[in-house]
Amino acid sequence: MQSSTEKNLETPIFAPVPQREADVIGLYTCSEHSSAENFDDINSSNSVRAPTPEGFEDIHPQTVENKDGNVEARKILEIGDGFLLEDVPHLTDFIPDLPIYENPLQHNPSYSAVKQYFVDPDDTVKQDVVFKQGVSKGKFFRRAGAREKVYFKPEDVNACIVTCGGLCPGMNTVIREIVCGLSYMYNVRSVLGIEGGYRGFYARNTITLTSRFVNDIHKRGGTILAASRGGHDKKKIVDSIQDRGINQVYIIGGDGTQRGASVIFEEIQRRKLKVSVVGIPKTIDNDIAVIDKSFGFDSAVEEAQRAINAAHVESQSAENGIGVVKLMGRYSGFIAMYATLASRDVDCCLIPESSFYLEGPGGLFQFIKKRLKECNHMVIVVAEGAGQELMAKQSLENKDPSGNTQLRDVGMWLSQKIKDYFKKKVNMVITLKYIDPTYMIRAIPSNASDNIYCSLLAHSAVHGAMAGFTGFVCGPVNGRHAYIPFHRVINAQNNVVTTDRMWARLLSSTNQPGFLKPSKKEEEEAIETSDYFKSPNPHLPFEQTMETVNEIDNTD
Ligand SMILES: Nc1ncnc2c1ncn2[C@@H]1O[C@H](COP(=O)(O)OP(=O)(O)OP(=O)(O)O)[C@@H](O)[C@H]1O
Ligand SMILES: O=P(O)(O)OC[C@H]1O[C@](O)(CO)[C@@H](O)[C@@H]1O
Ligand SMILES: [Mg+2]
Repeated sequence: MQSSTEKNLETPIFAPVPQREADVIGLYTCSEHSSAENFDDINSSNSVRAPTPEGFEDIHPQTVENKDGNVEARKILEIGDGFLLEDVPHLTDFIPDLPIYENPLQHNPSYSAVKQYFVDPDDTVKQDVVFKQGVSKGKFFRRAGAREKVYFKPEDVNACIVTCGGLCPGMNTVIREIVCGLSYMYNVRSVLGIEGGYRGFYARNTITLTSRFVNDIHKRGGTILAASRGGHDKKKIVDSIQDRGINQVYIIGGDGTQRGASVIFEEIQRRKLKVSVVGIPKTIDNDIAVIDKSFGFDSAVEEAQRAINAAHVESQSAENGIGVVKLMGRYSGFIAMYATLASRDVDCCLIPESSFYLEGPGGLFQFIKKRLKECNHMVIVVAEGAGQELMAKQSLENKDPSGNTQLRDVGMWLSQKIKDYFKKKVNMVITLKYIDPTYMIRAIPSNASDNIYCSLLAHSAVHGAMAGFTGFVCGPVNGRHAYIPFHRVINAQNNVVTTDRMWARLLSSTNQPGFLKPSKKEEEEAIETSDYFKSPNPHLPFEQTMETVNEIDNTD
């Protein structure tokens, strides 16, 4: 029997009144890597008008098979004047007659006083806030936040949380805030922790997460649930979700994890299960596309200052002292760039996006020699993915269990090369200290601002799942939290744009050269030996990473 607050969609309780006229212009069915820059890309013949409880007139998503054989669904709507809403899936897309309920937050003393606490169903977040006169189009995402109506009764929710990939400051805070958000805001009592990443769904027992159990965990680094790489088995994972009666899945992880989450979502949709799948983007490298930045990044940049300071002290206290600090950043040098800019003690910053060379005019060795003559000491920050093409004598074949290329240790290699050069070629005494704080940085708890950010992320995730959205990641876009479809974050990567203002600021702060012309010999060696730079991220085609690079201009 239906409760007094329980209604069926057949009895509409939402006035289907978009305040703006929302024209459905069709479904985006292009190939995996294309983008709906203009309306010609969009197949308008498939449009179906149907009112939804979420404000906009909607279309039912059409599934398309991408070249990996995975099925993807995309919903794109014109919301007037050439603006596109890149919408996220909803449970009602594949289970039409779901009951809806009043949001219990209406009666929550902390929240009910807030004027307009519930997000207007028409609210969207614009991807590009810089307005260029005469250009009147843009992409929007659904604004995150609590909705007036929800698709789960609190007592029916059986949520789970899993953490995958490498560690990152703030993972425990996100876990804590999902558990507490579900409990305090929605009176949800059943939250399971899946231990050890994706394989934990089928290879480990679950642990019960209560607000009391997670109360202090944000003060600890790492993840109380443990994480892992590899082990993604779609069938086993979705079987486990189904067998355990889980109906909300919160997946905390990086680009690989979100690819895995997207596959899980597609399978859940195929089986027509009432299960919301929500991704919470995590990566210390800050390489997730679309969102402003990933949690843990600020904490990492702050902690990196300690290593840079130590390198500075060591280098200042020796004759021709050189401090080399390696920081994380597999394909994206954001930590190195921001840590360098914050410190002001760094003389040279090397990142994967900007190739460099060692010998010859304009090379790194010449710059070091000059700087030592001028100042008697220097600090070099190198991101772990920098210079890989110089080191590789054959293609990089070692992979981790997730299929990520295992990088060579550029810090050790570079330090040795510098020592050899000054000893054998210049006969100059130098004192070089190499500091690798990478795992020490990754293991710290998140700082205050990351803690707040993690809380907002977790609450956005909880509100989205309760409102019946699924197949999305949440994150800030221009400072406003939004729901972003999986395909936007798994087919692109956030990289440092070396033609952007922020990198120019870095060059101006360090005074390092642009290392633009490799010597003939090294150029030949690099071409001969490197598959790496054909595509910096083997999960993405080269053109895709370059497209991403050209798209992003967010470093004001
Ligand atoms: N294309 C994919 N399809 C399904 N599962 C995937 C895919 N790529 C990665 N995964 C799974 O996602 C999990 C995490 O992936 P990965 O090790 O690449 O870390 P990540 O999420 O990218 O995090 P980070 O790189 O920030 O440490 C692993 O369990 C892996 O098996
Ligand atoms: O050694 P692990 O745990 O496999 O992870 C290392 C990788 O994880 C990251 O921290 C995040 O992707 C990278 O910067 C780094 O290359
Ligand atoms: Mg990754």
